[in-house]
Amino acid sequence: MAEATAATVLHVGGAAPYDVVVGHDVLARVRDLLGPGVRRVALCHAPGLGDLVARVRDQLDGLEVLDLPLPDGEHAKTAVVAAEAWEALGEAGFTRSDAVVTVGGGATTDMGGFIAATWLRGVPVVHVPTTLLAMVDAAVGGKTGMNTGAGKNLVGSFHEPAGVLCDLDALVTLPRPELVAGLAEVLKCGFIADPEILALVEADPDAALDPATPALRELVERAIGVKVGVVVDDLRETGGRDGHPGREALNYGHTLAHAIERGTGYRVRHGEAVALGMVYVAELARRVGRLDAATADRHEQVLRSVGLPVRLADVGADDLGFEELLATMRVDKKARGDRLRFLVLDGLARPTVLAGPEEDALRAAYDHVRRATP
Ligand SMILES: NC(=O)c1ccc[n+]([C@@H]2O[C@H](COP(=O)([O-])OP(=O)(O)OC[C@H]3O[C@@H](n4cnc5c(N)ncnc54)[C@H](O)[C@@H]3O)[C@@H](O)[C@H]2O)c1
Ligand SMILES: O=C(O)C(=O)C[C@@H](O)[C@H](O)[C@H](O)COP(=O)(O)O
Ligand SMILES: [Zn+2]
Repeated sequence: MAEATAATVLHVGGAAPYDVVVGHDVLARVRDLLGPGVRRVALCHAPGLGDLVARVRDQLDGLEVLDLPLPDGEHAKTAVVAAEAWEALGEAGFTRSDAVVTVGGGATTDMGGFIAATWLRGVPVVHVPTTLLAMVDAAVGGKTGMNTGAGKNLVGSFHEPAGVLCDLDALVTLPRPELVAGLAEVLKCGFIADPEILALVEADPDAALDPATPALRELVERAIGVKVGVVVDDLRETGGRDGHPGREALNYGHTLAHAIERGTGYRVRHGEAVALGMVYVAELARRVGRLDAATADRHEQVLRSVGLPVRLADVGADDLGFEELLATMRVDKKARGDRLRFLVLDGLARPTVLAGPEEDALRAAYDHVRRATP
C-alpha cells in the first residue's frame, strides 16, 4: 500500500455538478459523496472483490443497505440483469430519496449506473470504481448502458453520478492484465488531448503499472482531467466547439474495438480492444493523409511497451473477418445512416472526425492490424 497523501478532488461542473475523489485509503469519503438526505442504499457490486465490498459497506453504517450483486464483467450488462434489479428495487420499495452505490469495474459502474438512471426515471448513484479503467473512464461522465445481440452499449442513457470515489489501494488486488487493459484508455487520453501522458508512460512503463507509484496516480488524475474537460463541454455527445469533435473524441479507437468485443463474444477485454482500435484508426488516418507516420508508429510503440496488443493475433482474434467487423461497425453510435464516422487524429492531440472513408482504406487498415505481430 502506498503512503497516505491528501486526496485530490476533481470537480465536474455543469447542470449536475459532482466531485471525483482520487487518493489512497479514501473509502470513508463515500458518505460525503452520497450527501445528507439518503437513508437507503442499493449496493451494486461485482463478485470476487474480496473484502473491498465489505469495507465499502462498513462506511454505510447507519444506512439501510440492499445488497444487489451483479454478474461479473459483460455478463452484468444485459436486459435480464436490469429486469431482475428493477424487480428487487420494487420489492424493497426503493424511493427517490434512496441511492445506488456501485463497487466494481466498468461493467459494474455501467450497469449499476443504468439501473440508477432508469429506476423511477433516475435516482442518485455514487460510483466506487475498482479497476484502473473504471477509475479513469467508465465511472466518470455519466454514460451508462448495456449490450444487445447487435452490439456493445446499444441501450443506455446519460446519468451523471452524484460522486466518484477512486481509491487507488483497490488496484492492489487487480490482476495485471486488467491493469494493462486500463492503460489503453489512459493512453487514449494521451493521444487525443494530453501528450504528457504518453511521455510519462514512455519514460517508465513499469511505474505506470504499479498502483503504489506517484506515476500511476499522476496518470489517473491526468486521464480523468481529460475526460472531465470533454464531458463538461459536451455531456450528451451532440458536438464540440471551435472545430473540436466534443465527446466523440473519447471514442477514439472504439469503432473497431466494440466490433472486436462483440465478434469475440466479449472474450477480449475492452481496453485490449481499444488498443487495437487505436492502432487501426492511426493506420487509417495515415493512409488517408491525415496523420504523420511517426505519430501513427508511436501508437504501436507505447501500447506495446506496457503489454497491450497491437495486432489481432495478439489476442487470438485474427480469425475475425473484415466483412463481419464492418457489419458491426455500421451500428456504431457515431454512424449516420450508411455513413461510417471514425474518430481520427490530424496530429497529436488534434482529434477530428473522418466521415465516410473509402472501403479500400478501411480494408487496408484492417490488413495492417491483421498482419504478423512486429
Ligand atoms: N461508461 C463509460 O464511459 C465507459 C468508459 C469505458 C469503459 N466502459 C465499459 O467498462 C467496461 C470495462 O471495464 P473494466 O475494464 O473495468 O472491466 P470489468 O468491469 O469487466 O472488470 C474486469 C475484471 O476485474 C475484476 N475486478 C474489478 N475490480 C477488481 C479489483 N480491485 N481486484 C480484483 N479484481 C477486480 C472484475 O470483477 C472483472 O472480472 C466495458 O463494459 C466498457 O464498455 C464504459
Ligand atoms: O465517455 C465516452 O464518451 C466514451 O466514449 C468513453 C469510452 O471509453 C467508453 O468505452 C464508452 O462506453 C463508449 O461509449 P459508446 O457511446 O461508444 O458506447
Ligand atoms: Zn472505452
